[in-house]
Amino acid sequence: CHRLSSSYVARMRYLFSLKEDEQVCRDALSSGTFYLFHSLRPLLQKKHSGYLAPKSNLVELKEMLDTLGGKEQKLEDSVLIGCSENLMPQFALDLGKELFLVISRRFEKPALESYLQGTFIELRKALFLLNGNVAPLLSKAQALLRWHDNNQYCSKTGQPTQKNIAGSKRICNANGIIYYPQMSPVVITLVSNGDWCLLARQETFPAGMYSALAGFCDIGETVEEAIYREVAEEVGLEVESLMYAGSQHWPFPNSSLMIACHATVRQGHTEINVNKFELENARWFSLEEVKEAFQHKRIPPERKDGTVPVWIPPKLAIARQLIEEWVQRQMVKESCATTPA
Ligand SMILES: NC(=O)C1=CN([C@@H]2O[C@H](COP(=O)(O)OP(=O)(O)OC[C@H]3O[C@@H](n4cnc5c(N)ncnc54)[C@H](OP(=O)(O)O)[C@@H]3O)[C@@H](O)[C@H]2O)C=CC1
Ligand SMILES: [Mg+2]
Repeated sequence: CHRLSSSYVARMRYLFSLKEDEQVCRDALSSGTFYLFHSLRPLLQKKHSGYLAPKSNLVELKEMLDTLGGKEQKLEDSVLIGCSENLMPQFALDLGKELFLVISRRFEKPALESYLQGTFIELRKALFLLNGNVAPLLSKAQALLRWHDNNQYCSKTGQPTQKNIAGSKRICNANGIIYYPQMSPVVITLVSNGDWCLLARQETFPAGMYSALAGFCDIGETVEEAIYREVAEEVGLEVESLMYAGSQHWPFPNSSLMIACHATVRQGHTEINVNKFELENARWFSLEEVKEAFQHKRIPPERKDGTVPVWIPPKLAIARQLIEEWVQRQMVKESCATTPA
């Protein structure tokens, strides 16, 4: 076959074959690497340079199953999550599923952690401890493992579903319906009006945290329609223009696809009317206030009057990207305004 134009294309073609050809994927299990989870918590190891997510191979997993009394065919509970630059297939395996626990109490978290010399940590915490590109891979792995765990039965026939080797789908044994892992599309919008941007908070947010407006798309809705609706619903404003800014897989509480946009509203109609069923508060923030909010990392200490200073979600969240882009734009505007002609 002709040389594929790039190694990226070769990687994507190999990933495709892993998902579509059961034998190719079965063979890949013996050459691939495995990220381990326990009840959806990824395994992390603390090294002098910080935390890392260790990778196991099939031989090590088989040794572990022998030692702890698990059964080898459970390795087929693994799901394909990617393929490294050097074409190494990457899998994820949850050892905390009740199937393992029934086989051997030695698959309980503490026993496994001492055997594997690591700790199974809540994903939200783990993402703060890790850097680089392993965080999105672990988010994707957890989302896929959760999806399989929640879709053991066909929602039409009630019969058990079977995953394919790669875990890219589940099939109903009774009537052949194919289920594919789902993400819920969520629009996240930073509304700005000249020198002001609109930030909001829900009661459930940590004290002091403000973010951009977000909302799940309703079925059949376009991204644009969801943004118009969510902004009208949450703060009573009418969006006039939109600009796509990026997207992000967000695994909390389930798998969401965040679609981020900047928006402006109809001039002269900027009076916010907060929908108290959805939000605790929403208001316009000046550049100075946003820059001040950026100074705080996590929840800042309470002031004497009991209020908590405003802070913005960390870099992990695409809301931060939107707000930083707005700040950048404002600062360029300011520097142009002060630069003599
Ligand atoms: N990464 C980031 O930067 C940010 C991510 N987010 C995420 O975006 C998501 C949406 O934000 P949020 O403001 O809560 O959303 P919404 O404004 O849509 O309000 C949440 C409501 O949406 C409904 N809902 C819940 N799950 C779904 C679903 N899967 N499909 C359709 N509707 C659903 C529920 O309504 P009902 O009660 O009627 O069922 C829920 O009360 C959240 O999961 C949040 O974690 C939010 C802000 C920043
Ligand atoms: Mg919302």
